[in-house]
Parts: sequence; C-alpha cells; structure tokens
Amino acid sequence: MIISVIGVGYLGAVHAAAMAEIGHDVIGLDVDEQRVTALQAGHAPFHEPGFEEILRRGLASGRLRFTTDYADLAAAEVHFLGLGTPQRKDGFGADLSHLHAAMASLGEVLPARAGAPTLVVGKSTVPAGTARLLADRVERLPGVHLMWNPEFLREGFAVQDTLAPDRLVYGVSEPGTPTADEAVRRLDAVYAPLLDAEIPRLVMGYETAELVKVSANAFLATKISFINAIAEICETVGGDVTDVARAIGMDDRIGAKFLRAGVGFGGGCLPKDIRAFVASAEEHGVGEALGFLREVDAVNERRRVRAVELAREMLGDLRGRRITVLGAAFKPDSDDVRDSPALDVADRLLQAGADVRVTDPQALANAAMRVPGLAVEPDLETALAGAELTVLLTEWREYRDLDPRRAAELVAVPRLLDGRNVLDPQQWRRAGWEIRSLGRAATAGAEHLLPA
Ligand SMILES: NC(=O)C1=CN([C@@H]2O[C@H](COP(=O)(O)OP(=O)(O)OC[C@H]3O[C@@H](n4cnc5c(N)ncnc54)[C@H](O)[C@@H]3O)[C@@H](O)[C@H]2O)C=CC1
Ligand SMILES: O=C(O)[C@H]1O[C@H](OP(=O)(O)OP(=O)(O)OC[C@H]2O[C@@H](n3ccc(=O)[nH]c3=O)[C@H](O)[C@@H]2O)[C@H](O)[C@@H](O)[C@@H]1O
Repeated sequence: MIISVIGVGYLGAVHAAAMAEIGHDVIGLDVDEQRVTALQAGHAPFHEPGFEEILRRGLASGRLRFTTDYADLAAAEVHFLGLGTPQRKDGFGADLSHLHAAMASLGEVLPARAGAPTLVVGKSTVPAGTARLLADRVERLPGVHLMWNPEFLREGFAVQDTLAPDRLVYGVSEPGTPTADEAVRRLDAVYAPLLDAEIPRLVMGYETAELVKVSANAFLATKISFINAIAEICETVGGDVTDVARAIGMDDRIGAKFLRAGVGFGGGCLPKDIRAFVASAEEHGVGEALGFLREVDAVNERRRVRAVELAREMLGDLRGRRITVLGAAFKPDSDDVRDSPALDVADRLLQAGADVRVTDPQALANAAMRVPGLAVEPDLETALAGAELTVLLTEWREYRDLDPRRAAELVAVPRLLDGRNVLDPQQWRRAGWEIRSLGRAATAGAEHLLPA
C-alpha cells in the first residue's frame, strides 16, 4: 500500500521506517527541512537502537522516502499523523496547533484522489474529543475516513515496540457500522503482518481509544510516583525502597515493572500527558476525578528537589563545589532530554552555584542546547576527575557497571549520590565511598557492611 506519515519525529520516523520494513511504500513528511534531509540521507536525527538500520534498509529498497512537500502525498491511500502534541505555553493542556496545521495542509491534497477510499489515521496522543472534531472536518471529503490508532512505544525500544506492540487499538466514529467495519478492514491490511503474528487488536469508539492512551500513561506515571512516595517515607523512617519494591512487585497483582524509585519520570510524554489529562477532565467539569494526578506530578517534582537537598546534605554549601552528574537523557538508550530529571537536577545544582560537569553517552549535544552554560564532558573518566560529589541520574549501563575502586582513583572525594538506586551501596562503601541514595535511609545497607 502507499502510505504517508506526517510528522517524522521520534514516533513518526520510526513508524515510517517500520511500515516500509513490513512491505509498504512509504513517504514521510515533515516541515523541518534539516530533519527530512538527514532522514533521506539515512541518518537518524535522534539516538534510537535499531532505527538507523531499518531506515537505511527502507531507503535502499526504494520503499521509503522523505519530503517537505505535501503535494508529494497525493497518491497515498493511508495517512498516519505523527505530529507533536506538546504542553501548551500556559503549562497545562495539550497544544494541538501542529495537528490542526497538518490537517489543513493535508486537506488540500486529499481531493486529488477524487473520492477513492482514503484513510487518515491519528497516532499522536490527544485529549478525548480531538478525533471527533477532526473527523467532522475531514470526513466531509468523499471517500475519506478518520481513525485514531494511539501509539504505545517506549523510546529506546521504539523499533521493537512498533513492529511487535502489546496490542493495536483502533478508534472509530461508531463501532459496528458498515463505515467503521470498512475502515477497520483497511487498517488491518496495513498491519497484516502484525495481525498474522497474533498481536491483539481492539476496536472501540474514538473517545475510548483516546482515553486508553492517556490512561496507560497516567497509570505508569502513578506507579512510579507511588514508589517514589514510599521512597520519601523510607528516607525518613529508615527503610530501603528497593527492598519494598522487590517484595511488593512479587505479588502478581502489583507486578515488578515501573517500580524503580529514584529521581522520577521525565521525557516528552508522561509529564505532559498527565497534565493534559487533568486539564481535559477539568474542561469537561470532572477535574476532581483526576485530582490524584496532580499529586503524582507533585511527588515527581519533589524527587528532583530532594536530589538537590541531598547533595547539600552531603556537601554543605554547594557554591563552587565540583559536582559530576552522570546522565543527561531522561532515560538510558535515548538522547532525548525533554523534561529530563537528570538535566533538571544538573541545572538546579548549577543555579545553586555548584561547578557542575555533566556526562552522558548520547545526550550531551541536546543537553548543551537546553541548558546554555552547562559544562559537558563526553569522556566518563575525564568527567569524574576532580569531583567532590558524583551524582548518578540516568542509569546508563556504563554507569551501572562502573568499578568503584577505579572511580575512586579519579575523583577528588569518593562521595556518591545514587539517584536511580542502581548501585550496590555495600560494594561502593567497601571501596571507600560515602554513598547516599534517593529512597534509602542514610544507613541502609550499612548493617551488612563487611570490613574492607
Ligand atoms: N516520542 C514517543 O516516544 C512517543 C510519542 N507519542 C506521541 O506522538 C506524538 C509525536 O511525538 P514525538 O514524535 O515525540 O514528537 P516530535 O516533536 O519528535 O515530532 C513531531 C514532528 O512533527 C513535525 N511537524 C510539526 N508541524 C508539522 C506540520 N504542520 N506538518 C508536518 N510535520 C510537522 C515536527 O517538525 C516534528 O518533527 C505526540 O503526541 C506524542 O505524545 C506517543 C507514543 C510514544
Ligand atoms: O506516550 C509515550 O510517549 C510513551 O511514554 C512512555 O515511554 P517513554 O517516555 O519512552 O519512557 P518510559 O520507559 O516510560 O520512562 C519514562 C520515565 O519514567 C522513568 N521511570 C520509568 C520506570 C520506573 O520504574 N521508574 C522511573 O523513574 C524513566 O526513567 C523515564 O524518565 C510509555 O512507557 C510508553 O508506553 C508511551 O508510549
């Protein structure tokens, strides 16, 4: 099938390459010329394991290309929408302006198919009600139908999650009607290889599909803030949140995933999605139903503040003190620094007057753009040299695997704050380090301490 993907950012670029990978003719469009040029040249504009491989394979096969010109989309039978839906400038609801602008441009090329069946498929994360609003506009054109097919991929696993998702969700105007059934058949044809692999597919109304997406992200954020709230208690009463998480996670009804306590969640999605969900509920007059999400957000914010406080407890006055921050990306295996807890904490330490040096295997270019004046150092050993405090904030493998004895030789003072609870405190203490973590009382782990 001939397919277009409009908006080739993290979601859209991976989706476009994945659709070419499963045999479709794909054209990806973006208004960002630099991005289109890079993609067309086979260069990933962001770090995503496995993406460049399928991008290059798609380009080489002739089934994948990129453009900035909407006129090039005229022949496509299916248009996927991968536009960003960032937080509005007022800080709360979702900014749908990119989506509306793209729909206006697409509206000019849709008539070129002269009434032949054409499917427009939204993938962006949007407040409930958005799809119906867009459908009212676009379905006036003969042959055009709109579906909402939210995306659940995780950065760092984007290719795998696109080609083998846990489920496919199809939002239609009215489930069970002949028009909806026809649209479902056409989207099934796009995803045929995935459906053949028995990936479950659920059909529901637009609003339900939109709600599935924001509910999933709200649940994940809640689970993280839940364990981080317990971390706050552990720090005060003398517990170890990693043991709490391990023990409660063994209960199948709770599950071990998304119970990693630390500096909290960030990224281009969870924080803005929970805020947009609350804003949307308020607009519908049911804000109190999601009041707890404000607390989820507040717990998350407090972890960042606490990381700086803990640095102060360990160092005293932060002014002029040499701090090395391990990690800038919002999570490992990504160069994304959107609302990154690591970068935010580094910035707060900088604002407090510390002499901060940040290292990260992939995200330093993005970090330096976001926080002007931040000192960045790509080489881990150089970054550690002379540190009075080392703060681990993104759990890249190279930091989890750090040898405490070697690291102790590099720093000025072997003093470490583990903001992700990934290092073994006993092992580090044995190597001579003073170590504190978010979610463990100062002495947690020390009771088993063996002589060095
Ligand atoms: N990044 C992720 O891991 C996931 C993102 N999502 C959702 O997918 C959507 C996209 O997210 P990202 O890919 O992260 O955003 P992004 O910001 O990386 O990509 C959006 C792209 O749309 C382009 N664009 C803006 N206006 C345009 C227009 N008028 N015409 C064509 N292109 C235009 C931008 O230049 C940009 O390249 C959001 O709603 C997000 O919440 C959902 C699941 C996963
Ligand atoms: O809508 C989206 O964009 C996506 O948002 C998240 O994916 P992503 O933001 O890529 O990353 P996650 O793995 O969910 O991590 C988000 C943040 O939570 C933090 N986290 C995660 C898990 C955990 O136990 N503890 C924790 O602090 C991570 O460090 C990271 O900062 C969801 O997991 C995806 O399903 C969803 O499609």
